[in-house]
Amino acid sequence: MALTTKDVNTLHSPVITIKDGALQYQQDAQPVLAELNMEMPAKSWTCILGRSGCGKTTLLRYLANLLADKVQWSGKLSTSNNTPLRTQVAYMAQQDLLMPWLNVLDNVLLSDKFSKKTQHTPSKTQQYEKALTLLTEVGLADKTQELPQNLSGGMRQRVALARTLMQDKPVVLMDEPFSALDAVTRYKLQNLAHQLLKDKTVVLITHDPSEAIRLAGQLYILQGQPAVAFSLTLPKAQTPRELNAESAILQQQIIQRLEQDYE
Ligand SMILES: Nc1ncnc2c1ncn2[C@@H]1O[C@H](COP(=O)(O)OP(=O)(O)OP(=O)(O)O)[C@@H](O)[C@H]1O
Repeated sequence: MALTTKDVNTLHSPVITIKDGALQYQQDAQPVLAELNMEMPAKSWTCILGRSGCGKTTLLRYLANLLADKVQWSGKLSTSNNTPLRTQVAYMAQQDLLMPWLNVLDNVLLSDKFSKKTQHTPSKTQQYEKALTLLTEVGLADKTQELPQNLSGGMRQRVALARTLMQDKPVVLMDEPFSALDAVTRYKLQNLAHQLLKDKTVVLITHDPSEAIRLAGQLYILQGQPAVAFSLTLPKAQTPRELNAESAILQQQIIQRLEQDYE
């Protein structure tokens, strides 16, 4: 029997809290991030904006435990389910990072090949069915045997989304996953990701204020040097929000705040 989206999203997603966080690369004289106080709610998207080079990817990579020996961190990073964050994250990058020699289905199955096997690890047949279900959900049921080079950018990011969901982690960290797509493809993929990741704690880095306003349950701007996090108040409407007059005002506020970093 094929697994449903509900089956693959059963893990309990945590609230992630940072208190007085500061981060510095080992070889640098100055910290990149300082006095960080952030709350990333469960079952919601936290969107992070900020000028190029302010430390967004650094923060995301630190949360994904990809910087362990390269940086010094001080402050508190905690999860509401008291499980180390590093064991709970899936990471989705700007580039799809698909293996060019593997077809779409095998690319999605690849994420499970490297994960630690436990007594709860699904059988090969179950994993195969799950991958097919996810590819159907992202609208690629007829592309399972294609190589990535034969897909459009939007299709490749949908494969990357299916691969991220395959990992079945409660926290999904996304670094500008939609930025290279045309406006309509981006809009559709935002909606799809919003629907499929609705039970996760999602952290999204974006350069696009309107994307953040559409998707965010919590919105931060990283600003200054070292960067601190400013929280902005969002419209009450449910996500994904339609862009309207209220969001246009917020968009203007975001741009004004971002401009301060270029002065
Ligand atoms: N491995 C590294 N070692 C030392 N410094 C680094 C390293 N990676 C990034 N930096 C520095 O840390 C700062 C923040 O970089 P980061 O990539 O996090 O910025 P960003 O906000 O994600 O930028 P962009 O929006 O352009 O992707 C920059 O000054 C960068 O040069």
